[in-house]
Amino acid sequence: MSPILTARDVTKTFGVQPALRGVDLDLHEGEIVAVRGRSGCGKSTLLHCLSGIIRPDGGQVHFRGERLDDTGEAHRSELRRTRFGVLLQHGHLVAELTAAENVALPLLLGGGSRRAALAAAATWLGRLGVAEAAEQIPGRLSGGQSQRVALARAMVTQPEVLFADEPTGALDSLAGELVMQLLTRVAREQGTAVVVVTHDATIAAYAERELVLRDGAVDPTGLGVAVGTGA
Ligand SMILES: Nc1ncnc2c1ncn2[C@@H]1O[C@H](COP(=O)(O)OP(=O)(O)OP(=O)(O)O)[C@@H](O)[C@H]1O
Repeated sequence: MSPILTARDVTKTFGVQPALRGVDLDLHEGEIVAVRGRSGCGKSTLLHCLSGIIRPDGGQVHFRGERLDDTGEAHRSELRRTRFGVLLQHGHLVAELTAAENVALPLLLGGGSRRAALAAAATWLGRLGVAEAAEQIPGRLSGGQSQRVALARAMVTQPEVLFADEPTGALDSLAGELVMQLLTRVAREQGTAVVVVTHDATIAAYAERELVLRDGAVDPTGLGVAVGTGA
């Protein structure tokens, strides 16, 4: 089976600082891949290049055979709205909207009716165990509830790929594991492929495969640290 998303020799430099140095990745349908490594090794930059948030300086990114890295921002943002889901560390819910309205938002932006969008939002909030939060504004939710609402919003369009950047980074370990269990369960149920950035090995263990970065390159040892000779 051919991969749905590929990165080939992707490079990105900010100023004089190389953030990515020739990264390759194949993501297959329904596969969950963790991108791990120390702070500053390029994990978020890779996620941004894969999801089309930024364009790499070199190399290529393809989604279902279509080249992403040289297409314009309008098309890339359309892809993110319709075929990708994005989940960030703090969820970034809209403070003035209820949880249900937050989850309905991607469907409303896509031209769906308010009634259908809110019905889908209620279904997703139920699936993620936060039905009771539907009418609350984000300020009234716990960190774990907020991330589950944000996950519902990322999944409501039934994306083909979910990009998650430190989705449990702001949570204590118990709440973080619950979010990760739910994320992997719904992704598998929907057949959604996932790229999850984390520095936490416990969270990475939920993935089927790990890509470890070190100084912007894939670390073939998978350790993410310089291995001395001991000499
Ligand atoms: N917009 C930017 N402008 C300048 N430098 C940047 C920018 N984004 C990232 N960098 C730099 O690129 C390198 C990789 O950053 P990146 O955020 O991808 O690492 P990371 O592994 O996700 O780190 P963390 O785990 O701390 O989030 C770092 O040196 C960072 O300072």
